[in-house]
Amino acid sequence: MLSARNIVKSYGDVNVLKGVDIDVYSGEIVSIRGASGAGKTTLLQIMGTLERPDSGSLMYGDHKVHQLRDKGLSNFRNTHIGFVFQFHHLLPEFTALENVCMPGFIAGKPDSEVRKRAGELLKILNIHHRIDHKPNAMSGGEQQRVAVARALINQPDIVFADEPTGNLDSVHAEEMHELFLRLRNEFNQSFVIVTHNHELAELADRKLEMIDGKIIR
Ligand SMILES: Nc1ncnc2c1ncn2[C@@H]1O[C@H](COP(=O)(O)OP(=O)(O)OP(=O)(O)O)[C@@H](O)[C@H]1O
Repeated sequence: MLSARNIVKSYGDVNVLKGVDIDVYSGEIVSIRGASGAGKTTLLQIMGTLERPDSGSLMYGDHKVHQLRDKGLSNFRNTHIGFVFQFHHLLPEFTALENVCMPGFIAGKPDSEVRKRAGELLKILNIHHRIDHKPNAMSGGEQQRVAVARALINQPDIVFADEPTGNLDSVHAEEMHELFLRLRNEFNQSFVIVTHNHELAELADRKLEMIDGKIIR
């Protein structure tokens, strides 16, 4: 599904990624652990096409994503990739439903189709009773589930999650773990998750560790 080869990235004279190879297969959860500054977020952002590598290749199936120009890249990102961050980044002035719909509208999908799928996702994620609530009227765990629904609206190939439970208490973090597993089991959804959370890292199908700009296992 995703194949990255020899990814190199520097910021100024800091060599953050020193030739990373990584593959992600359909329907698997991959976790990435490592010390602060090892380059995890940078790698996630490059795999998610939010950043460009200095060199190396990034393929999604047959798509040579590293060759796309800015417009093509943002179109690709919007339709193939989902993101969940530590802080949910929901838009405060919009309801849960509207937040979930947003990437679908941006992708130019028909309104009714997007709203229908958003409603279904909110049901699956057990948050349907909050459909008309704005983010500040929901708990942290609820907001993060809305953020997961938003990440899934365009049926992405892969969801990239950067410390998705970093801002949650242990009960809500546990709920989030179960949710990732359920989405993998029922919908064959692939996830790449950067996390310091031991339990979350352990439930992955493949557990990778980064040290100093390289994946060591
Ligand atoms: N936009 C940027 N400009 C300059 N330096 C950056 C930038 N982004 C990251 N870095 C540097 O790259 C290195 C790796 O950062 P990165 O965020 O990828 O690490 P990380 O493993 O995710 O760390 P953490 O666990 O603390 O989030 C750090 O030294 C960081 O300061």
